[in-house]
Amino acid sequence: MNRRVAVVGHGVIGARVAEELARGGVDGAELVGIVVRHAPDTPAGPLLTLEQALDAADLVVECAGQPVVHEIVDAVLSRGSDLVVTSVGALLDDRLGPRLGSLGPGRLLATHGAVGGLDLLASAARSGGLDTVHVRTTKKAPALVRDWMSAAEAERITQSPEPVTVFSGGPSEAARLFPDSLNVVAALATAVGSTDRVTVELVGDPSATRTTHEITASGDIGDYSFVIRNTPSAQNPRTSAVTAWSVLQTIASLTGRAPLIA
Ligand SMILES: NC(=O)C1=CN([C@@H]2O[C@H](COP(=O)(O)OP(=O)(O)OC[C@H]3O[C@@H](n4cnc5c(N)ncnc54)[C@H](OP(=O)(O)O)[C@@H]3O)[C@@H](O)[C@H]2O)C=CC1
Ligand SMILES: O=C([O-])CC(=O)C(=O)O
Repeated sequence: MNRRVAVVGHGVIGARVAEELARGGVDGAELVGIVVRHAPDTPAGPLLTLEQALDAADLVVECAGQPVVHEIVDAVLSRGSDLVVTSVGALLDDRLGPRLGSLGPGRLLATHGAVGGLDLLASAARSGGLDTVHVRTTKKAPALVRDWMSAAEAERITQSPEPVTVFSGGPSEAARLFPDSLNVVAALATAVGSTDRVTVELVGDPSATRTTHEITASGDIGDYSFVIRNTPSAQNPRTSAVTAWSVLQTIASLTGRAPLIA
């Protein structure tokens, strides 16, 4: 099946996804246009309103942030189009999480994004055999400062010569407090089907040159450990450069020419 794809957002991830689709980089997927707030200088495809995108596309790809997921999810899925979300943290929000089972007829899919191993962890969780799942994310310290932090907290994060723990808690709070930095946690919690068993630690490291996601999980079925060291995007140090390619892989998995491993 050929997919007609509209991309929402034209930042670091959206622009790369749209450019690759426009050059035919994903077999069986064609870019019909992009939905933006502000017109970019060199858009990868025709600019569309969401309504126009829904007329033209059967697959919408969100690359614009958690608020946008809430804005578009009902319109896309009720039209029967599929929605791939990059801002996976939105799935843990009370506005969306409890409704996931009743949305449609379009399908909602979350990309694995900046991490991997979720297929195996989902399999282990399916067996009922995972007791604990932990993710420790380390990013360059200044990228973790947020507007809601006190000046003292911002200073603690940016001035420390050593790595500092910026957050420790559960996935829902992580996705709410760091909506553009901990979507991977929501993807992990969604894969294992639990927010209760997942714990999160976010670390700011002044000397980090890579973004590190250390995922460990354990139970009767086995012990698992994945260490992912991503190169941050040069344009947006909060985002790992591989994420756009993960979104493209997720799109590829929805085409008639899906990769043998997706
Ligand atoms: N799952 C994962 O592993 C990861 C997920 N993410 C998620 O992906 C999102 C995008 O990341 P990234 O590309 O690096 O971020 P950027 O800030 O580079 O780009 C975000 C883009 O979204 C646009 N946008 C915001 N609101 C709207 C709207 N209402 N309609 C259309 N466009 C809009 C912005 O436009 P404008 O220029 O007008 O502000 C901007 O161009 C992040 O916010 C995060 O939620 C990021 C990294 C990893
Ligand atoms: O890009 C990353 O490494 C992770 C990230 O920002 C997110 O999960 O939102």
